Amino acid sequence: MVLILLMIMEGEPVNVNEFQELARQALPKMYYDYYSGGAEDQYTLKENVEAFRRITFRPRILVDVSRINLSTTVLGYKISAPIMVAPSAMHKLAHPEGGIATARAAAASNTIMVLSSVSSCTIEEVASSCNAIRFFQLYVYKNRDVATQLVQRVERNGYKAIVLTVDVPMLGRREADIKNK
Ligand SMILES: Cc1cc2nc3c(=O)[nH]c(=O)nc-3n(C[C@H](O)[C@H](O)[C@H](O)COP(=O)(O)O)c2cc1C
Repeated sequence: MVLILLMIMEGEPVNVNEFQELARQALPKMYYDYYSGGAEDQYTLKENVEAFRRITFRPRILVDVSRINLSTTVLGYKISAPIMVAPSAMHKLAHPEGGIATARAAAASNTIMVLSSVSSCTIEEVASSCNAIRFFQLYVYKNRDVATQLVQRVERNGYKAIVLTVDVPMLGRREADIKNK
């Protein structure tokens, strides 16, 4: 499906907006709305985009650019550039390989895969599918035993850090998802 759409676009997508358009065409509306939508009137979603637009690069001229190195470290782990895969839920809605494929892409890009607590692939599947440096995003559920067991599983499977979510006392009211139910 994606290959056909690439041909329609006459050439490979060259930026995130073009990838988003391909996703809109390829995915069932319900899944596209889930991935692309935000909560309530989506002010925060828009502001996230605007905030990045306000950041501009300061040009530095007449400097040696023959050796450019964007690599950095996160908690002591070296990555190729200051970009990581943020935790996001249920990648299998978009592709049968789900988070396993995402983790492989992270490994190929020499960056860190942060696996979501609500991934559609298990902690073990993602761990055994590639050698990406892996962190695990944790929601602390009311039943603390669930969190304990998750932490034990991620430790056993070589995940290097817990990305602790502290700002979701309740889920956002996502209006598109309510309509698509
Ligand atoms: C479809 C979708 C699913 C997400 N699922 C999770 C999740 O399971 N756990 C989590 O901690 N954050 C989740 N997030 C939040 C992202 O990790 C990220 O913090 C958020 O999208 C803000 O970054 P952005 O402005 O680059 O999109 C999700 C975001 C999206 C768009």
